[in-house]
Amino acid sequence: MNSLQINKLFKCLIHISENSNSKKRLLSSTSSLSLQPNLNLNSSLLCQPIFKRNLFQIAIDGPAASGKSTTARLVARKLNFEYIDSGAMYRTITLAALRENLNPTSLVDIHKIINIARTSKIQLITTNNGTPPSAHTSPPQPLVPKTRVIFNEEDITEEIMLPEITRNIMGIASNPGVREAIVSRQRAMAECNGYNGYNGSNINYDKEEKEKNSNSKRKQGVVMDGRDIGTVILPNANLKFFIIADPKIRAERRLKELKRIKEMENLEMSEVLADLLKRDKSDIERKISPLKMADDAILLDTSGLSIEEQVERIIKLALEKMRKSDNMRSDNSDKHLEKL
Ligand SMILES: Nc1ncnc2c1ncn2[C@@H]1O[C@H](COP(=O)(O)OP(=O)(O)OP(=O)(O)O)[C@@H](O)[C@H]1O
Ligand SMILES: Nc1ccn([C@H]2C[C@H](O)[C@@H](COP(=O)(O)O)O2)c(=O)n1
Repeated sequence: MNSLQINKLFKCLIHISENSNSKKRLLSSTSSLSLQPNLNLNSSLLCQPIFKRNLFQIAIDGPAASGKSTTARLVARKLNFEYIDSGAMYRTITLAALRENLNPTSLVDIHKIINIARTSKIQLITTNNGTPPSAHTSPPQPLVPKTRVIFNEEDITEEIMLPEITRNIMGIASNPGVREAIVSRQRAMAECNGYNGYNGSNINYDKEEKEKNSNSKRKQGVVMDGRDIGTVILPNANLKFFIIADPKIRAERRLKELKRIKEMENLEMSEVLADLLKRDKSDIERKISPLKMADDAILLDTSGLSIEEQVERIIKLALEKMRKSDNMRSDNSDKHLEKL
């Protein structure tokens, strides 16, 4: 699929969305869940029932570099919600596989990779003190909260963003066994205040689970971004968004971001665009949990928006929905708004 075809696909998505009278916005009416017979949906095993509660869930999906994680982090900070970066988990498994020289196309190796996905300890820690976004526009953009990724006690935040990981992620993220393991963990996180301690026994992380769920740290909702959040991970999310942007604009934004890394100063726009299109194609065409807009998602094209504008649109809708929602009393929703 080339840039023009991808553009056409997104234009088609926008067209359908704009012409839809119902709140159900897009694409196939088949639930992705029914297409995933191998997925183990029993996440209740992973989150201890006493910690479970009805968090307000916001699902954000879309293609690479469309602005999902920037938006999700800022929305989560403003609403004082938990933020879960689902892509970071696939990146972590990819890094672990590369380090151990495991090849996802080998039957023996893929079992080892699935075992890593099931049993390793992955912690996503999002702090409010953020970094500036790549876009140096006027007026200045808000600082974006950063997520540190800890894999078996090692901080791998920077390493998982290297191009080598991005290049190798497709073979891992399209494997049904890996997805089954990650899907269960991500569902548990969304139900359990971001707690992600499952290592096959649930015993080792009790202390962290209790800590995360202590009254002072309780969050009332969760924002999760990825490719299959609205369709597979959180099919009943209170709000779903599908964020897109023109491929060339996405590539320009990503280029600015990558050029900040010393070794990538000479990176070319054409290289970044080609990489994005390749990833889009693989994410859209893979059989299991493909990138697809949920029927009840709201389409948001960020091509002409500032970061603040896209965040505000989501916050506005979230507050409206929260006011109506049984999950939360209306006076609570405003209380949790923090200054961007
Ligand atoms: N409205 C915007 N205007 C300018 N730059 C933006 C806008 N939204 C996001 N960006 C920038 O675009 C880049 C990509 O955004 P982000 O990382 O949020 O995308 P993403 O969809 O999460 O990507 P991926 O799926 O690859 O992780 C970042 O550098 C971000 O600062
Ligand atoms: N829910 C998800 C999230 C991510 N992936 C895969 C596909 C992406 O190309 C890759 C990296 O994600 P990013 O960090 O760029 O958001 O991980 C997925 O399959 N499902």
